[in-house]
Amino acid sequence: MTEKLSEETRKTVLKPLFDTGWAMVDGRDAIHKTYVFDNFVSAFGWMTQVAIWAEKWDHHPEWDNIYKTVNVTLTTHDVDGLSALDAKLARKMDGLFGGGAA
Ligand SMILES: C[C@H](O)[C@H](O)[C@H]1CNC2=NC(N)=NC(=O)C2=N1
Repeated sequence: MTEKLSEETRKTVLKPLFDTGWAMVDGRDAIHKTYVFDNFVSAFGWMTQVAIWAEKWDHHPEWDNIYKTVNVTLTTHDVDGLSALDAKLARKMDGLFGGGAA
């Protein structure tokens, strides 16, 4: 059963993500990051890769894409807040991001 991250766990799990550009969303127990790619095809290709992992892990992002920019928000709807799955997917997203214009 997925659980909300405890205050203690957040200190270790979220810190590395904040170091790579993730930030808490005002008013939500969620994290957000904007990825900027070299072009639309790179952005969409990255989204496609992420989508496969999201489906495999049954954990899906809230995201939008405008041309070469992808805005991502992660939270776990089932627990109405951040869980380990959000950190896991965020790490995967960062790992798949080869570095664009961002
Ligand atoms: C039925 C399905 O397993 C659930 O709705 C999954 C799907 N993907 C999900 N994604 C996210 N971000 N949070 C969830 O709670 C969630 N739940």
